[in-house]
Amino acid sequence: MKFVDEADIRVEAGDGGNGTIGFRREKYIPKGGPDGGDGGDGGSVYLQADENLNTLIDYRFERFHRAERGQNGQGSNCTGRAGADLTIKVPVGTRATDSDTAEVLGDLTKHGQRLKVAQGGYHGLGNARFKSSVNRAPRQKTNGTPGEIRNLKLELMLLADVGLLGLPNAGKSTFIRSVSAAKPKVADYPFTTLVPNLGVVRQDAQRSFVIADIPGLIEGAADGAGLGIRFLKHLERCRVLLHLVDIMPADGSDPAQNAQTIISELEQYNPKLAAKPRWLVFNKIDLMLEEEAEEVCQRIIEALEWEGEVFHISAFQKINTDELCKQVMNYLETLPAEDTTGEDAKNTEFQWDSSAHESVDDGLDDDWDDDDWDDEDDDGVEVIYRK
Ligand SMILES: Nc1nc2c(ncn2[C@@H]2O[C@H](COP(=O)(O)OP(=O)(O)OP(=O)(O)O)[C@@H](O)[C@H]2O)c(=O)[nH]1
Ligand SMILES: [Mg+2]
Repeated sequence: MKFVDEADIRVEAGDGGNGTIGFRREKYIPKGGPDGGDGGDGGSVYLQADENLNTLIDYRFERFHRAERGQNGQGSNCTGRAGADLTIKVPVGTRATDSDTAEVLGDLTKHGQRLKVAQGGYHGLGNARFKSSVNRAPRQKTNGTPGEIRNLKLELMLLADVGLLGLPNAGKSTFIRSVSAAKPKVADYPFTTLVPNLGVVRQDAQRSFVIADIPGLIEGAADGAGLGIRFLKHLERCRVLLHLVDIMPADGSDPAQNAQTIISELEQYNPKLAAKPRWLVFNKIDLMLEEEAEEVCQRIIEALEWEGEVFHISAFQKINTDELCKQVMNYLETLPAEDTTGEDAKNTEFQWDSSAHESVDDGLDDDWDDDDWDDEDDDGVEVIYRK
């Protein structure tokens, strides 16, 4: 089974251009000084979130991405041109992980957000930099440092506000379909044939939220049973989870036990996910008399020692489904806006081998400005990647 929301790519930043050795040669100027220019910095590789994309499928076929190398320096103190950066566009919600170290480099959660994933190499120094009172004709130069190379795993997390959880047959798909056919308009959004569906529940012109319907979980899901954890990760960004419990399972199993199974799987998979706001939604209340249903639900609540929100619905007959959506909308509006300026939005820090530069620091002229090394101006970045 393939999922289009994962892709492995390799990114290669450009190497820094080498410094060069040169001497000024002009008529009437004998013994002109050293004038070998520095190389240019190599281009870096960036990921950039783009709301016009919604899958990573292109990157399954286009795996290698390389930024430009910095040009070598030239005589007459000419500095080599810096290599152009490479910007790779990915759908909003993509997470980038270094496949070799399993380090999460960052999440791209907002349109336009950029993340540096491979640092371009620094430029080498020309021989003009090595001029000193004791060595007026230096024959030293340094080469540019190599650009960083990384193997990346890109994963697309669905950005849904609400995630549906439950055993198979709990009625999750029925629920998302029912709220789509009901008054609050839902635009069905098939992610792919095999991965979860997203539905937009529209309360009115300005107010809507997105629900993710994922395949049911079964016991052992956290260890990979059934469709396993591949789908659970889609719930990581949800702001509230609706746990649907079938109060009258056709297989005669105990609904309280079933509900407990889901909660245990959630805790095993990721305690952070288990700690998310979660509402208990008893489904299929149409199958029982009201008092009977109330009794079953009460028993489940006690068995789980549940103290959170509780709803009774029939997804099939659309009983209380509108009310549930209304409550979800109200709840989401009480939550603070998502923080997109936090850690995630920043560039990743890189381990950088600067030994090549340190070794030449001593011989530098006074007018050499050390800060030039860190001069990273992202504003003028040239986008050379096209989808
Ligand atoms: N009577 C009744 N049947 C329901 C209700 N909700 C769902 N069902 C039935 O339960 C069965 C399973 O519903 P689905 O919506 O496919 O369940 P699901 O949770 O999406 O299941 P998976 O996708 O396998 O995880 C279907 O036969 C539905 O018709 C309900 O409120 N009342
Ligand atoms: Mg389903």
